[in-house]
Amino acid sequence: MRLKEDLPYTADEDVSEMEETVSLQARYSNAHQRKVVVVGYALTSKKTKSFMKPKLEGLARNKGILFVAIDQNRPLSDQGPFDIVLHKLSGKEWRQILEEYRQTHPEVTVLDPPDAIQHLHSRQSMLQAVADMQLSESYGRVDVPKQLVIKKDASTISDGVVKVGLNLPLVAKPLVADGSEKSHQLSLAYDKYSLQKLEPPLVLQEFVNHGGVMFKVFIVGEAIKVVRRFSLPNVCMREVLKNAGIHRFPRVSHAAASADDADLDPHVAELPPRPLLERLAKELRRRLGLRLFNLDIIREYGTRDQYYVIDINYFPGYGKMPEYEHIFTDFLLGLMQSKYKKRTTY
Ligand SMILES: Nc1ncnc2c1ncn2[C@@H]1O[C@H](COP(=O)(O)OP(=O)(O)OP(=O)(O)O)[C@@H](O)[C@H]1O
Ligand SMILES: O=P(O)(O)O[C@H]1[C@H](OP(=O)(O)O)[C@@H](OP(=O)(O)O)[C@@H](O)[C@@H](O)[C@@H]1OP(=O)(O)O
Ligand SMILES: [Mg+2]
Ligand SMILES: [Mg+2]
Repeated sequence: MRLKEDLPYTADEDVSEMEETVSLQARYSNAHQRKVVVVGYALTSKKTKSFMKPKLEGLARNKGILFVAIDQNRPLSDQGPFDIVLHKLSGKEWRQILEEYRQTHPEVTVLDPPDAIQHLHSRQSMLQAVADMQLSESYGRVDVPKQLVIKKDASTISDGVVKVGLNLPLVAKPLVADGSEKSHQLSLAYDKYSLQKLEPPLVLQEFVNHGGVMFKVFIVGEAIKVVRRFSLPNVCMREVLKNAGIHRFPRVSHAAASADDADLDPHVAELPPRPLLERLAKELRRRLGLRLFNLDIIREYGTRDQYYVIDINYFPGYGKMPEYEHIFTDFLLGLMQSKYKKRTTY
């Protein structure tokens, strides 16, 4: 497919960025006889709405990238040809289709491999990579909260909690984290007798006080963007003793809960050190085999450098990430460039 010159996108704010990328694109285009990068996407309608915004498509077009919706009712091989396939759909059938496509079309970059994504669909395996990691501690310690997985029998939960030595309160999270409404339904458990009311399969995680603010670290290939979001407030011992039962809580740290401009205690607001996030992101990219994800990280209240990763999401809400259009399009061009470089070095 050839680059169409007749589809200009003219937002003023993008002019300097465009100049910069034009040279990148010119080099790439010369090498490829001005070939357009065709990106097929298979996303849920919710994700398409939040991600495929006109500004993204317009900027992409000016950089020589064309987004094409994949028709799930037709064989993938009959569509395209694609240079890159972007996807976030669940289900075994879709995974199989993609796996087969990856094998028969090794020249296409599939973002990301279905097996690697599957790893994040269980809250049991999701944080394993962080737990296994031996990051140097020069910029802070990164751990995961102590947790217990309950697969079936709710009546055994309180014994399990005592045995493992989990401290109350506990955050109860559905084991499956597949992006469904249900997978985001969390609750706080204040006493061990009520734990039997929970519905397995689930993960029980120690609640870590963090001053009511968490950090969302968005990763797009090698690019990192971190934002502050409001989160659950600290829970003191007195409250634990005073409260009882299981309390469902709503989605506290969604995009509208931005704390970037809030007037906060500087000890709570301070972002995790950049070198720490860079090392963490690099190591997770390698261990998870993923390029598109975000992680939720909190700093234990009262400490300067004790961090906990509490959640990792595949293809998160990039549509609300500042400058995502630029970051994402540069990432896609970078992918094509490195692919081209690899081919020419043989
Ligand atoms: N171990 C913990 N200690 C303290 N607060 C926690 C803990 N785990 C979760 N939270 C709080 O609960 C919120 C939701 O938890 P989590 O991020 O695991 O859920 P999720 O549904 O997977 O979220 P997302 O929408 O990011 O996918 C967090 O943003 C944080 O405010
Ligand atoms: O709407 P938000 O900004 O909260 O984005 C959320 C995104 O919704 P979107 O699909 O509308 O983008 C969710 O997608 P599904 O898993 O439900 O498919 C999920 O990825 C959350 O982790 C995102 O929260 P984030 O971690 O990025 O803040
Ligand atoms: Mg989260
Ligand atoms: Mg999550």
